Amino acid sequence: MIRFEQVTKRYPDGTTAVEDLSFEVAEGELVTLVGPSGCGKTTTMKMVNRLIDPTSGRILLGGEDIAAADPVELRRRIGYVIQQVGLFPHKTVLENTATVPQLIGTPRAAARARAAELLELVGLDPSVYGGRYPEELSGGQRQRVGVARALAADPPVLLMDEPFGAVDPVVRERLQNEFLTLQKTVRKTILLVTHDLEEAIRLGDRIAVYGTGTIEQFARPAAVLGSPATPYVASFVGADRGLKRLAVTTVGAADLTPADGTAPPASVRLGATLREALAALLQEDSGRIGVTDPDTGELAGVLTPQDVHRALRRAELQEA
Ligand SMILES: Nc1ncnc2c1ncn2[C@@H]1O[C@H](COP(=O)(O)OP(=O)(O)OP(=O)(O)O)[C@@H](O)[C@H]1O
Repeated sequence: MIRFEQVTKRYPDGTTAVEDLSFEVAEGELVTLVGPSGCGKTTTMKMVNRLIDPTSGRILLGGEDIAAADPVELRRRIGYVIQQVGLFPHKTVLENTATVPQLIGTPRAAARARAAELLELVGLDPSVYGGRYPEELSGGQRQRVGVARALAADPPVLLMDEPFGAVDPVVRERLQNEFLTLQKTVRKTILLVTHDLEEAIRLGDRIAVYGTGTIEQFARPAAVLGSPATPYVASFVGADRGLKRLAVTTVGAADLTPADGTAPPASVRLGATLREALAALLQEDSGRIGVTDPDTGELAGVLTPQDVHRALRRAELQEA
């Protein structure tokens, strides 16, 4: 869906922001770009909606070279969410969300109805928040309006630059989870820039780990954590990468110990992450928790610390 072919960007002062970048984002995939400040993430993203043009190489969107596209028309197909959100201060939440549909000629009533639907979708009741102005919202609520507004024109592609950067860690994690649920419904093709590895791991179907101006590894989160491609990636993901793997490994039926009749009081569902399972286990004096099948609601088995250990090992072998 988005394809970079040997893209280099050199700024007029001679700074090479990215060099010989080639990668592809599949339709409906969420790729996170992660790396230290100044490594070229934002430059990469802004080349997709032509806020910046590459010095050489080309970028294809749905097979079409974007260099030949009209930038204004191109940006209609690409939603853009930035950290500062950039809501219009003198417009209400509903008006902010309806801006793009109205710009592209959707009749006012239909645009507002669509905006209300989207606010609902991002967890803001339009009857409560629709009439407010941005300054009357919390940071997290503003962030949600930014996401709703970017989705309003139903663009197939979303670019998100540190979209959850401006809120505290607790709100941030909640927004990330909500966003993942939302993405399951809307299935946009997304490039998301972050400097936060945890966020990249939690959100990305695949992660591009940036060195300086180049991608050092482009792979699924578990593979980046399990088999870092270079010493640089290994040091970037850190010595605690084993712990981080807990967040990307899920509890499968094969990991469980058969239940012996008595259901432990605490439980998680099949498909929960090992991190969630471990958190539940640590709360539980008996050293075991139940695991339920989310489809039937029935107990599928129990999980012990040994099972968690085995599940981690299994995941490691699968990635190797
Ligand atoms: N307009 C510009 N002119 C010259 N150099 C620039 C320009 N914009 C960015 N750069 C440089 O290009 C490099 C990449 O910048 P970019 O903004 O893409 O990095 P980033 O990874 O997004 O960083 P951050 O996480 O700090 O936003 C940096 O060295 C930056 O100083």
